[in-house]
Amino acid sequence: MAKPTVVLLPVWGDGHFMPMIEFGKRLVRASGGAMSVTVLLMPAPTPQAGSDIADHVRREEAEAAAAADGGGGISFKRLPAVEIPTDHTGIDEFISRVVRSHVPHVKAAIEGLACPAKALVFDIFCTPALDASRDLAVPAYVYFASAGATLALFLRSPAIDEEVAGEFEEMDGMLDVPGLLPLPATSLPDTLLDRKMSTYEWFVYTGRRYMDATGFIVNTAADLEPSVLAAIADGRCTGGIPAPTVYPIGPVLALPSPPEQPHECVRWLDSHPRASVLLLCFGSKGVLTPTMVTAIADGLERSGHRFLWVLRGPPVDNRDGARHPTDAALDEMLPEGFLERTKGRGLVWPTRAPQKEILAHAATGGFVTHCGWNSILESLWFGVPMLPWPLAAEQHLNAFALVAGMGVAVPLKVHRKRGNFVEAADLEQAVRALMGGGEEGRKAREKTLELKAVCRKAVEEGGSSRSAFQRLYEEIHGGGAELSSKNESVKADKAEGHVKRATYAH
Ligand SMILES: COc1cc(-c2[o+]c3cc(O)cc([O-])c3cc2O[C@@H]2O[C@H](CO)[C@H](O)[C@H](O)[C@H]2O)cc(OC)c1O
Ligand SMILES: O=c1ccn([C@@H]2O[C@H](COP(=O)(O)OP(=O)(O)O)[C@@H](O)[C@H]2O)c(=O)[nH]1
Repeated sequence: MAKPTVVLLPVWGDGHFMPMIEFGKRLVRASGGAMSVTVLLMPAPTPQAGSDIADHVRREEAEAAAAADGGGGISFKRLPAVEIPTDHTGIDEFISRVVRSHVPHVKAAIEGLACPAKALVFDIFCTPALDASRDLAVPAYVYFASAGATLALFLRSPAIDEEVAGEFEEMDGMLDVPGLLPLPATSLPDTLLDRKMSTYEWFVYTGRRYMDATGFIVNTAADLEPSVLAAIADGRCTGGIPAPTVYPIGPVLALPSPPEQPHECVRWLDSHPRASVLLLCFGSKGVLTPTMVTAIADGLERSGHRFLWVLRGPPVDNRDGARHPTDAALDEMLPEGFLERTKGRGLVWPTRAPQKEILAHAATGGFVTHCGWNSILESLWFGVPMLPWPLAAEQHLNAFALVAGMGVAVPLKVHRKRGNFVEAADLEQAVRALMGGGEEGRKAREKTLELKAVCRKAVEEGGSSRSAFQRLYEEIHGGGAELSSKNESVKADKAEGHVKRATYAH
């Protein structure tokens, strides 16, 4: 009989696709080849996203083909194209509409598999795929590539929606998300800031539908976010109703061995003292406005510190609501004379850089990050304290957790109402605080080293993430997973109709 398979449904985007593939590879390894992984590929919506995914898939297929067992572990199945929405209000609505159109294809693909599907694991945007899992009676897990804090907010959002009248930004006081410090509305994801937008409805709908999942596989570690994970487990984020089990299995980081010939950025770092260089990198979609670029250049120049700045050019393809950067024309983007004046102590890199290798380098001593969760985990993994400059999505919430919760970052004043602008003087001051040897930077560095140890311990033999992964694997492999609808009666009894049936137009 064909070996059973776990079906993955990732979305495109670096911070989403690769962590999920990495998780799939771990499942295959854990099963010793007794289980396979089938990745369902939704066609990417833009040529750039398409070519990124095609590159990843080619690499994985080549690796699988070269494997000793002939590569039966991980395979990719392409789903048919669907109509791409052009009238969406942003990336979250765009993705959820695309996924909704794919539900019949997901169902048909699972039904057409030559081997039994043990579980369906889907991205945070793929909630509509819960319908396919229910119809086919296959347990469904959410692969949550962001922080436990964001998961708590999703789960709490249906109740907050009822508790707070008017826009969150206009309310007095803070929001209560159990397990987190009182949360200012200014730290909420963009999606929640305008109730009139359909993306707001999407967020609350998602939070509600998550209760129908079998479990959450979260790229975090139990000791990295202990209080929020405990609050979810105790049902405190869901009004006393038990939430699906959380499996904190992280940090899941793809850490390939460094290339034989080090990247130019890494070679440049070789010539600088230990912990002296500040990295600035804004993720795979980080695009800065011309005024931001000028402010950064001024702030860095005035700070006098060493820096490696990954600066990308304006996007060309915006069809999916995300902003995919291009290679930067540095002479056109930077203030005149900046490169000459900072020569020797600064490098501006105009295209994608090997962020993990840079963070791993001893010369890197600080990181101005857009607060994508993968970047945060990578920074902690290599023990590099941060300056948070959130730009979109849930990044403001991550920034809040970094500064107020974990203490691994020095705050940076980001003007959210001015398009996340930072004044040059504020950047200069924050860079000095982080890199200049003062008390604030020292504390953040010390705390970062503590959490570096926590991250590494979690994934060691016997560590909490290893154990969580093992429990998850046994549940999936042993067939002990509850179907998503199995909890329904308990939830309905407890909620006495409080949990509304989820309906959402997209
Ligand atoms: C897949 O492509 C994109 C995803 C996001 C995005 O949007 C988003 C919106 C929310 O209301 C809540 C979220 O949690 C959320 C998350 C999210 O993806 C996260 O992206 C972060 C960086 O942007 C980081 O990588 C996290 O790890 C992801 O989980 C947004 C986006 O463009 C702005 C995308 O293209
Ligand atoms: O120039 C770059 C920009 C990004 N990344 C990697 O892309 C991922 C970005 O994920 P994150 O969640 O931080 O943010 P997103 O790109 O999804 O906004 C991380 O693994 C980074 O190391 C990289 O290697 N080089």
